[in-house]
Amino acid sequence: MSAELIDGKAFAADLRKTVGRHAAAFAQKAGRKAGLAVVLVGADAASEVYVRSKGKATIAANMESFEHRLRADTSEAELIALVEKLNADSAVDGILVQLPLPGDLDEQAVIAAIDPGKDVDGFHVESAGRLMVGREGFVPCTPLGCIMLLKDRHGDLSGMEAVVIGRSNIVGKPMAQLLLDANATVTIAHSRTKDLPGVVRRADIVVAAVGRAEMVKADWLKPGATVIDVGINRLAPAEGETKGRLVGDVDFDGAKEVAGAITPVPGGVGPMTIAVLLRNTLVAAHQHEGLEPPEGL
Ligand SMILES: Nc1nc2c(c(=O)[nH]1)N[C@@H](CN(C=O)c1ccc(C(=O)N[C@@H](CCC(=O)O)C(=O)O)cc1)CN2
Ligand SMILES: [Mg+2]
Repeated sequence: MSAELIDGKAFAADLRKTVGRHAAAFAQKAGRKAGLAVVLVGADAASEVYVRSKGKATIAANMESFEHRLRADTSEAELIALVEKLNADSAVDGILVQLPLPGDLDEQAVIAAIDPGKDVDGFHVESAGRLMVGREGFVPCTPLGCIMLLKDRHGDLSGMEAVVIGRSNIVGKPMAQLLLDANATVTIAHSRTKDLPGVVRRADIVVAAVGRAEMVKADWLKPGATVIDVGINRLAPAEGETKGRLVGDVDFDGAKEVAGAITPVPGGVGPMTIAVLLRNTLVAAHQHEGLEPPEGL
């Protein structure tokens, strides 16, 4: 292996500790803990795991966790009514509706009901617009976690060639904007991109967020490139396994021989998502109390 491993799990653990310290100080000053409400609709197994992890991490970081579990057949009106109740609750600083939503529930309509001042996932159109025009607002947790890892490794990203593979509203588009804000030269590639390997080969920074297991191959990479793998894909179980292996969107075994640095899956980007969520929640809490958020958070 020639690539350095980017240890997102360790970075996330440090960030969570830092948030926890600042959250304790916040509770002292404000006379209450910062609060995060998480709404889970239905019983998707992966979502259950993430929601449980978020609750535990919130409590461990000296904040209050409010979990709301709704039946899979909950109507959009019922779900929006709950969001509105949480908007009005002064103990709640951040609101998160776990995605994907089951059935025909309209994710955009539900997210639009969240008070942008409590939109700690950064999924509201107002948050997306603020990011786009360079105004303060909440940035989606996964791409913000990725840019933290990149800045930690490179310091200045100015003038670097970055290719983001994937154009989702949650990862690809905000990721590209954050790289642009850091003065990288950014290309967004996607399923219709012609000569994707050729495009990726130009990149000093590759962010893979397509949701296709091990799609990005070693010979697509410029030697020494930094590879951020956002994918979390469960392979079919091999013989003798009960659960398939978890892999990213990058063929890790090949890529690690060519890349300069790479995030593993698991233990790379994934843990950053929850750490940044706590960070965003604490920032929201400071804003709600008219306090300046801690520097450097
Ligand atoms: N409302 C939201 N919904 C979803 C988000 C989100 O940010 N907000 N992101 C994903 C799921 N997600 C958090 O919700 C999430 C995904 C993965 C991880 C993580 O730490 N993964 C581990 C591996 C976990 C495993 O073993 O299965 C890793 O990569 O190391 C955390 C959070 C979709 N929905
Ligand atoms: Mg759906």
